[in-house]
Amino acid sequence: MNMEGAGQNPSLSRPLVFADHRTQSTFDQIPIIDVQSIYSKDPSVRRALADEIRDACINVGFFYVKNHSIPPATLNKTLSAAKQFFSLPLSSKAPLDIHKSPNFKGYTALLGENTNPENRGDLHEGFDIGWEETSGSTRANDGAMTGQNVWPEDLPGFREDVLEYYHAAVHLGKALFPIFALALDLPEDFFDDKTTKPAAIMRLLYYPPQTGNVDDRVEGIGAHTDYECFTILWQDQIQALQVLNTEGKWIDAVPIPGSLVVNLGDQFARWTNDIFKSTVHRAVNRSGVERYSIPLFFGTDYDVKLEALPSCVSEDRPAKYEVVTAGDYVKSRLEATYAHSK
Ligand SMILES: O=C(O)CCC(=O)C(=O)O
Ligand SMILES: [Fe+2]
Repeated sequence: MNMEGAGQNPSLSRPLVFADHRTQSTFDQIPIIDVQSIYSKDPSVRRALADEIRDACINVGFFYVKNHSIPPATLNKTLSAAKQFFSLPLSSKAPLDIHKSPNFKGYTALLGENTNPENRGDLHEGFDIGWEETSGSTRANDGAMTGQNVWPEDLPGFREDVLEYYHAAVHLGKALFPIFALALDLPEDFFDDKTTKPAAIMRLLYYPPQTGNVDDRVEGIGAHTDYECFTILWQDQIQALQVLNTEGKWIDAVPIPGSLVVNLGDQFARWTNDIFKSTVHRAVNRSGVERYSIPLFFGTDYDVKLEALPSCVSEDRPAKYEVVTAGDYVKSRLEATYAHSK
């Protein structure tokens, strides 16, 4: 194999700088990947899965995962909790407003967020939480993102149900990190010391239907990229999510029962100097009925520096991004998203 361009990483067998050549192609479909083998003890099985994921990361930035092992009952409980929460009167939700939190936890009202600066606000309500043990302890020392979750007082069982899915999704995310490392031809444990205290933000999202005369600058969630390494998204069966391909065409991420969507975010784009794609997406709910989704954004620990991997940098392809810590980066992106409703 031609090792030229392998950068400063002598152990790299397939120089990732060359992988970029394949990204001239576009995509019309989002691949479906069976992730049952993430827990396999057989290295060749894990390598095969990593190769499939590598392809999706380089060419699409999105893939569905099936056989992800999160029990449907866990999901259903969280979905019911979300439905109950969003149907509360505004007077019960407003005290939890995200603007009152030092670290962007709590409730986002309709039009409270504006992910696409060209738009007038996003037509969804949201509820954001970060890491919390079921026993109640949270962490100190999360740098820019330090702070507590806030919970509604008048919904018994809500916190427990939401945390059950949160922990299940974090477990899946922890199992995916070694596969992403393999996909980058890194040792499988590369991210272990960078994900010691999961920096994972989960959101419950509610999208009312947009009917009648629709203002094109009000979308469920405007065109954006995600901020962390990757997102694990549960969506209900209502079509709304769309992904922008390299020809500028919106591709529907059609809901597939039992699957989750995984998409890469800007932290991975920074680690890989844009070889892994953080693909633009949006959600527009013109179905006539309500829609719910639950993204979990999984990044590295907030004190970790986001720095391009040597294998993704070469003389022809210098590092594109300045080095920042994950916490400062996520916080700055959240500040921009919520600035318009301050
Ligand atoms: O609701 C969805 O399908 C997408 C949500 C999303 O893109 C986000 O919250 O970043
Ligand atoms: Fe997103």
